[in-house]
Amino acid sequence: MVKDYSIDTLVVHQPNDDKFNSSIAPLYQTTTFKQKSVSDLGQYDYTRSGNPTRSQLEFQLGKLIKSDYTYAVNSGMSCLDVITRLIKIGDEVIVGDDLYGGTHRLLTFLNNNKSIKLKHIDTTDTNLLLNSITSNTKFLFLESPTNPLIKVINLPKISKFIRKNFPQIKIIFDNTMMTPLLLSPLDYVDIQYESATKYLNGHHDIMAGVIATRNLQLSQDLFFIINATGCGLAPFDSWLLLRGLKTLSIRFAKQQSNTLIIANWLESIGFKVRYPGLKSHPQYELHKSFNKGFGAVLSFETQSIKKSEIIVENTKIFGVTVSFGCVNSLISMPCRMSHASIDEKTRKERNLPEDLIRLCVGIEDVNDLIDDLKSSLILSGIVQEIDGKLIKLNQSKL
Ligand SMILES: Cc1ncc(COP(=O)(O)O)c(C=O)c1O
Ligand SMILES: N[C@@H](CCSC[C@H](N)C(=O)O)C(=O)O
Repeated sequence: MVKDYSIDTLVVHQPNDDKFNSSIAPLYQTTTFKQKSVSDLGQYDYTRSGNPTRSQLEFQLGKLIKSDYTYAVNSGMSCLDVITRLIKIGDEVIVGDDLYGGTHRLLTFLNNNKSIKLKHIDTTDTNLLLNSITSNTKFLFLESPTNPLIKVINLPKISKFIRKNFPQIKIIFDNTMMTPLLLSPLDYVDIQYESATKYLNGHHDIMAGVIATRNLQLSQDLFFIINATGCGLAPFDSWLLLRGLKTLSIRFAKQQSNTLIIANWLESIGFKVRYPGLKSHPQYELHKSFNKGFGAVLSFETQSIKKSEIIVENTKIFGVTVSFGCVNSLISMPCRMSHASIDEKTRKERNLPEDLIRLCVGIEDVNDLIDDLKSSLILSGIVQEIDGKLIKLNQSKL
C-alpha cells in the first residue's frame, strides 16, 4: 500500500525513475524522441505532445491537487484559453463580477465575438447566483478569494446546488490565490486551474499554469486542445517549477503569517483592509469553513488616488510589481496595473476602488516590511507618528 503523505511532505518528496538514480528529476531538454520504427511512436515522440520532465511535473502536481488528470501549460491565461475552447457557440457562461483583469479580458473578447453569452454576477451573493442560472447555462467560472477585492464565495453550497439541480453545468475554479495547500477545489468543481507563475513556482522566473480534473472525458478534451494548440509547458520551465514546488509549503506558511500580522497592523491604524484572515472580513467564517488558510494577498483603501500612488511608489522592500506569490513582497494599484484591462466604467460599476492598494506579501522579516510600509504611509501624509503612535488622518484632512 502506498503511504498517504501529508501535503508538506508531498511537495518535497519527488521520486523519479531515472536509470542513474539521479536525486533530482532529469531535464529532458529535447524536442523530439527517436522512434523504434515508423509505426511505433513510443511513449514520447514530440515535446508538444509530451515530455518526460513535463510528465514528472504533472504527476507531482496531481498528487498535491488530488486530481486524476493534470496538465502543465505555459501560463495561467493559457489554462483559461484551453478551458474556454470547451464552450460551444451560444452557451451561457456565468462569471463573477470581481475577476482577475486578464480573465475578464479573455471572457469579454469571447462574448464580444458572440462565441459565448456572458453573465457577470456578484458570486458572493449565493442566492442571486443560483437564481440567475437558466437551462442555457453551461459553464460557471469562479474565483475565491477574488483578485483584488478578496471576496469569498460559498463554494460548497454553490457546488451542491448545481450538482443536484443542473448537472449539465461545468464548474471551473481558479485556485491561484489558495493553491492546493489551502483548498482542494476538485471536491466541488469539474475543472480547476491556477497560475503556477504565482505561489506554485514562487520565484517569478517562469510563467506556467496547471489544469486539473477528475473527469476522463474532460481530460481527453483538454489534452486534445493542449496538444493541438501547443501550449504545454516547456521542459526547462517544467524542471524549474518542480524545483520551486519543493519550498511551496514553507514559503506559503511564512507569507501567510507575515500577511496576517501586516493586515492586523494596517487595520489597527484605521485602514479598511480586505483579508479573509481578519475577523472583520464579511466572510471570515465562511472562508475558514472550507479553506485551510487565508493566503498572502490583501488590499486596502486610502480614499485618495494620489496618496495611494505615493505610498506604492515609495516603498523600498515592496516592489511596485504586478503578480503575486513570489518570495519577494510586492505592492501595486490594481486599477492602474493588474486590472487596467477592465475599463474604467466597468471598474466603477463593480465598485473597484481606484485608490485600492494590493499587497502581495513575501517571506522577508515582517518588522522590516512594516517599517517599509510605515515610512511610505508617513511620507504620503496619510499617517502621522505622534509620541510613537501612528495616527491616520481622516479623509477630510487629506
Ligand atoms: C487569479 C489569477 N488567475 C489567473 C492569472 C493568469 O496567470 P498568468 O499570469 O500565469 O497567465 C492571474 C494573473 O496573471 C491571476 O491573478
Ligand atoms: N500586463 C499584464 C498584467 C498582468 S497582472 C498579473 C497578475 N495576475 C496580477 O493580478 O497582478 C496583462 O495585461 O495581462
